Amino acid sequence: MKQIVRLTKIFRFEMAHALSGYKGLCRHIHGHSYQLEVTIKGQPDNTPGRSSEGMVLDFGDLKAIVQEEIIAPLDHALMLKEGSVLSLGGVDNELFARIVWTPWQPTCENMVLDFAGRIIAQLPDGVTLCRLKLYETHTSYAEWYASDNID
Ligand SMILES: Nc1nc2c(c(=O)[nH]1)N=C([C@H](O)[C@H](O)COP(=O)(O)OP(=O)(O)OP(=O)(O)O)CN2
Repeated sequence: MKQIVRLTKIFRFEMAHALSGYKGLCRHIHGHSYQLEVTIKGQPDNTPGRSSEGMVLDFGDLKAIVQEEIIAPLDHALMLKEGSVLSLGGVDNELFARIVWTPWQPTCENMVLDFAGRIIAQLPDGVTLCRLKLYETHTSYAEWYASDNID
């Protein structure tokens, strides 16, 4: 009998962005304290004596994946769509040392789609990404569900 368990770990990062061509205030560079909830599922490994005995995936391993793929490149960065005009003339370039250019508009929808691909590529066999929930503000979030994205 299958014994599938879901695990969730919550991450936080600070990032600025601007929505190129957007009609409202979000066309200007502004920052968010993002919260990302990552849910995976699998069958616990009950091999006696293993460090991971009783675990679907060590929370520490999940943290390492999300840290490397998402938090390290994006925390305290500025995400802009490629082609956005940004004049660096006359300013300290350190201010703009962490720009992440994306081919897509940096909405929470597109971010969560990008994050899903990055995390899936790093998960070990037998462990599946079920859901991502990305809060952009206290009142706004995007969700990605594996069940919505089956071909
Ligand atoms: N579908 C989307 N709409 C908007 C996005 C987005 O990523 N996807 N992003 C923005 C802005 O980045 C904005 O900062 C967040 O939007 P909003 O929830 O409207 O922010 P508010 O602080 O104004 O929300 P309150 O209603 O005051 O809580 C815009 N839209």
